Amino acid sequence: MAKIFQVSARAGMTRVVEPVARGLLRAGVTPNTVTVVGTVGVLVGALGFGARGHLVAGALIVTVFALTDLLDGTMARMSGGSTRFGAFLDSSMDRVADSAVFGAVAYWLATEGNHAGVAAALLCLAAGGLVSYVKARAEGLGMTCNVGIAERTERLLIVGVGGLLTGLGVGPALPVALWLLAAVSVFTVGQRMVHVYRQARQLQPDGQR
Ligand SMILES: CCCCCCCC/C=C\CCCCCCCC(=O)OC[C@H](COP(=O)(O)O[C@@H]1[C@H](O)[C@H](OP(=O)(O)O)[C@@H](O)[C@H](O)[C@H]1O)OC(=O)CCCCCCC/C=C\CCCCCCCC
Ligand SMILES: Nc1ccn([C@@H]2O[C@H](COP(=O)(O)O)[C@@H](O)[C@H]2O)c(=O)n1
Ligand SMILES: [Mg+2]
Ligand SMILES: [Mg+2]
Repeated sequence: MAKIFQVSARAGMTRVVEPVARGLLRAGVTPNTVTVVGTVGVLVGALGFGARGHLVAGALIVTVFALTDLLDGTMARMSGGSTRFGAFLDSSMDRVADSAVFGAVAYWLATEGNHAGVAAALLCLAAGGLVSYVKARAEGLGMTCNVGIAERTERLLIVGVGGLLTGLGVGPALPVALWLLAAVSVFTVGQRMVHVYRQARQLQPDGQR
């Protein structure tokens, strides 16, 4: 389900992303520059605006710069191929950006005295990091791990909608979104562990389980 959403959302964005990617390449901008600038933009939106309670501005700025994550890979492919360092940089910067988003939300909820909300945000931070780590470790061991109901896009969308609604006056939306996200993130960690366990069993010779 999550995959179907991602694939169709991505296909819908292609018409916008490809001309922008072509223009940036023509202007001499590299994919790695887009990766870094996109991350800096998310940091500004999350830490500069979200953490200070400007939730609508924060969510909108984070959304714009998070979407540049679709641009860098497209540019890399258009300019004759992705690079190993580019793939490493892209994934690493995703973790920086995600940490800033959930750190900012936790900080703001702390200033509001919403301790339960802080706990939910920290759970999202830890579980979201684990979701990505499990995949990276599996891939490092030669397996695949492209499964799970709450991959990065879904996680950002859930916190984004929650942040936007709370910023627009629906007070409990963000804490509710965070508890929901914490639950689906923990579930996703489980899905990925099971997926890797099954692959590892198939790859391992009998008697070495
Ligand atoms: C303002 C909020 C209201 C909501 C409005 C939503 C508007 C958004 C408009 C449209 C949504 C379009 C969705 C785009 C769909 C993109 C689909 C896609 O293919 O995504 C994947 C892509 C690239 O991923 P990568 O392969 O480069 O990254 C991998 C990923 O990081 C893996 O992580 P894992 O899933 O395992 O955890 C890694 O494992 C892997 O290594 C790595 O390669 O894209 C993205 O990730 C782009 C996501 C863009 C989604 C933007 C939505 C942002 C919405 C709200 C954010 C607001 C945050 C709010 C902050 C609040 C502050 C107070
Ligand atoms: N600076 C970059 C960024 C990405 N890549 C390659 O693109 C893949 C990710 O594509 P997205 O469209 O999802 O961003 C990534 O795995 C790399 O192969 C790159 O080469 N340089
Ligand atoms: Mg990218
Ligand atoms: Mg990225």
